[in-house]
Parts: sequence; structure tokens; C-alpha cells
Amino acid sequence: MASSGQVSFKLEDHPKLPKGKRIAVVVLDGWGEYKPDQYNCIHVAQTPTMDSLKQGAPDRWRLIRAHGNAVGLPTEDDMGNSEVGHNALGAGRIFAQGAKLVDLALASGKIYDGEGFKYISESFEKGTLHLIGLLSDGGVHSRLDQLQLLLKGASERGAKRICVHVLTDGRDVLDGSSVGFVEILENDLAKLREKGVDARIASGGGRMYVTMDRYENDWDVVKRGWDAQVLGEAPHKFKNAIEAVKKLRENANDQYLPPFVIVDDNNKAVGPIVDGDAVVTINFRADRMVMLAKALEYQDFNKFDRVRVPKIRYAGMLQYDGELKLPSRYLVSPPEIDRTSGEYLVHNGVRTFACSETVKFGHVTFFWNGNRSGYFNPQMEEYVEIPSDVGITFNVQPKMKALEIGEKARDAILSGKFDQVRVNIPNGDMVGHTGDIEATVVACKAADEAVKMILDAIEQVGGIYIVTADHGNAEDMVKRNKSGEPLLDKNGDLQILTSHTCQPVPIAIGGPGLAPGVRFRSDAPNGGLANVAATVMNLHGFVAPNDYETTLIEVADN
Ligand SMILES: O=C(O)[C@@H](CO)OP(=O)(O)O
Ligand SMILES: [Mn+2]
Ligand SMILES: [Mn+2]
Repeated sequence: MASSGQVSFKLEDHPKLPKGKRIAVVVLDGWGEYKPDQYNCIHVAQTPTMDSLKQGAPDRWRLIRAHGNAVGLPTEDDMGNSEVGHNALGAGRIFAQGAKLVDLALASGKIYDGEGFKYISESFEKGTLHLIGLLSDGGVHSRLDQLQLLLKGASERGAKRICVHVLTDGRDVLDGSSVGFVEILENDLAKLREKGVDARIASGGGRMYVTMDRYENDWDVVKRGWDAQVLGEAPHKFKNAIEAVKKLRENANDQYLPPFVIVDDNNKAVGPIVDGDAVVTINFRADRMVMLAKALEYQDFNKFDRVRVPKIRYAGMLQYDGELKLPSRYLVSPPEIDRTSGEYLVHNGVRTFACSETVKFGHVTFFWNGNRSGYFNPQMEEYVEIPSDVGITFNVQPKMKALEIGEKARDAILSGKFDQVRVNIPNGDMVGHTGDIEATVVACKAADEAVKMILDAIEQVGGIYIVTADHGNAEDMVKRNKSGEPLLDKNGDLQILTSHTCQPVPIAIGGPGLAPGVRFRSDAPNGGLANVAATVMNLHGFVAPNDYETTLIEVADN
């Protein structure tokens, strides 16, 4: 990869569009377009602002692709997600994403030739290999089939003792599916045991309550995981993981199962992590692994009392943070997302403000900038994080911090200190993931109100807005058959969809600063999230670099 030092970041002037406009870039998280029925919370909610933008179709409102190949995922059946969505939005190009890179490395066997695998395999003779990560086939953070291949590959290459620390999902897959995934894994581990590998599940817990916090919202989540995985301590002890998940599901859903450890006949945890062991965090996606990676890797660490810090060989499935080089060892090289639009714009005098609340803060900063933490140029940028509510599920507070984000964005626009004001409004996604339809309707309304605050500010300063989303979620809250009818489970209950979707997302442009004649091109019907960066660069008065995906707009002559 060309290092930033060798690249020219100078952008050419746009032949027709002026510089110096104040531009709001609004990303509604989890806001897709789907047929209007009672399970489409965006349709049910009062969303006058987003509805009015739609009136601008086709010149100033359209749909773009936000899933599958359009965002670098392995197949067209892969729903979009925040990481790949914001990567595409910020980088303006489509990179083969972690899911795909891991698939390729496993298929070719190259994963086993890399430095990362060699490093951990030095522990195989005497130590245990611990695999920690999300157990589902959701394909957002991890995939079961990748875990299965890694188990096979590692055992064939000398791992004699393997402990899997599972995090149950219910967010990228149906709630309740955890039991089936644990059964499949147990079956695989039993086969490994027949071959003489001591392989077992050692601990578990629900992803939102154990380990997979992000952006340092709540370190207790990571601590609960640490206690179970590393120390072998948890409030719930079971002999068998299937039994554990079934029992704990009586009082919690998959996302929030409390931590448990598997114990032997003497009530002793079977798989704490000890000196000499190897650890792999099997998620390919970064955000929800960074905190654990810090706890496993950093010598100086004060976020919680680790009690015991084993001397281990640790590798991530990928490197999760390119700036922090965290973790330093990894099995598969991450996508090299270089020359992002944020970096270009800062080099071309565009002063940027970015804001969200904690749970999505890294989306408009870290993911937007190609999985890179920190500023490109602190003199030109300001990133503001509004603390998220902690310790609740977001259906309890569906308005979240939408209005606070709207206010911060408004103030940044009015201040005149920034050329680009970029926000992520989380409600549709975060509340959509709870599966609570009523709360998601409230969430969508709040998101719409936040958009209005921002558009009003843009109106006041004669600026431009561009409003879009990173993937679908709130527009469809039920699982459906091929013809789109809701599916019922065996008890006759609706199957609630907590996950993202494969629906397209809207994009709208407007504002008093938008030059007359600017409209969406009609010759880019397959446009996706990766086309947005060039579009934004145009609105700032620049032509995007040649290798960026093409712009979505054109300037008609009159
Ligand atoms: O919460 C998350 O981690 C994912 C779903 O797994 O959602 P998003 O991609 O919108 O962040
Ligand atoms: Mn998202
Ligand atoms: Mn989401």
C-alpha cells in the first residue's frame, strides 16, 4: 500500500460546483426502504421530514444499495452492517471486507501459513487454544462455518486442547437460535474428541451483556467476559453448554444471556485461560472486539481489575484497529482501506465535525476513516461523542440521544467553524435490534426530528444536506417468506426480525446551497453506499479521485 506520505491528496476543482458550502452529511443507522405495512416501523412512525425528502424523487431522492457485493460482502444474501456500510461511505470504494478475506484465507489454507497462526501454534504443544467470539451464521461479526474450519485446521495442525468461549447472538439472527448453534458446535467438538483432541465449550454469555461492548460504552460488559473466559468465574455454572443456554434463556434472550462457565465433576471451570495458552478472537469485525483485544494485549490497562493476566499468545482473526495496530498479531490481514474521503477533504481545506452518541460514535469516525482511530488533522477536525445510556436495552429509551445529536450538529453548522458536519443517528438500528416494534416506531420518529433540526440549520446558513443510511433494519421487523408474507413460528407467533436487512436505503440531497441543476444521474441505477463519497466531494466543490466509485450526481445546464 502506498503510504500516506507518497500520495498526493490534492483534489481537482469541480468544473461546475462551488467550494465553501456548509454541508450536513446525515447517516440514519438502520433505515432502509421497504413496502409500507404494519411491520415497517418507518412507515408506521410519523416521519414528516424524511417523507418530504422523498418528494424530491427522482432528481433529489433515490435508493442505493447497502448490502452484499455493493459493500464488499461475500454474497448477495449478506445483509449490510455498520462496519461495511460506513467503510464504503467514507472510503468511496468497495473493499473485500473481513468476512470475505477470512473466507478466502481459509479456503486457500493461507491462514495457516501466516505469521499470526505460526505465532499461536507455538503454544499448541503445551497449552490450550482458546477461541472467543460470536456464535452464529449472521456474517456481521463472525460466521459459524469459519469457526468450524478453524477448529478443524488448528486441530490438524497440532492443537491438542481447544476451548471455545461462545457469545450467543440473537441480534444478527433470530432470537432463540443460540441453542441450535451451540448444538452444532457441540457436535463438531465431540467429533474432534473422537479424534483425540480435547475440545470443548468452556464459557459463554450473550453478546450484549458479555464481552461485545464497543467504543468503551460499558467496560463491565468486557469484565464479565474476562471473568468467565480468563478467570473461569461466573455466576452460573453448568456441566454442559446446551443445558446452560436452554436454562438461561428462561430469563433472558440470546443477546443478553448472563455469563456462564462450564465446570467438571468437581465444580471446577474446565477452561480458564492460563500462562502458556493461545487465544484467538474469532470475530472479523472490529468494533466489538477492540475492548477485549486491549484487555488481552495491553500491559498497562486500568479499565477494570483483570485480577490475573496470563502470559498468552494472542491473535485476532483480523487486526481490528489499523492506527493502534491492535492486536499486533492476527490471522488474516484486514482490508487496506486507504485514502478515505475524510483524509482527502482535510488535505483540501475542508474542516470537519463528526458526532454521534457512544454506541455509534466510532461509526462516523473510526469506520468512516477506514477502521482508523484518531484525527487526520486535529486542527481541521472535531469529533464529539455524546454519552449513550448505559445498562439498558434501547427499547426503554427509544429516543436515545437523537435530539442531543441534532443540537450538536445544529450548533456546529451555525458556528461557521466547519465545512462538513457529519452525524450518525442511531435510533432505527439500535431500537430495531431489540425487536420491540412499538419502541422502534418511537425511535424512528425521534430520528426524523433530529434530521429536521439539522436541515433547519442548513436552511439558515444557505448550506447543503445529504441524508442517507448505512443499511436497513427498522423498515422490516418480521421474518418473511419469499413472497414477503410474515412467517409464524410453531406456536403461531410472529417471528420477530431483530437483524439488519438486505433492503436498499434512501439518499436525498438538497438545501439552499445546492446549485441549480444538481440532480441524481439516471445512468447509475446500481449505485450503492460507495458512490456517496464522490458525491460529497462534488458538493464540496471537488472532483473525486479516479479510482473512487463514480458520483451519483450531475449538473444539468439549466
Ligand atoms: O450492533 C451491532 O454490532 C451490529 C449488529 O450486529 O449492528 P451495526 O452494524 O448497525 O452496528
Ligand atoms: Mn448500522
Ligand atoms: Mn445494527
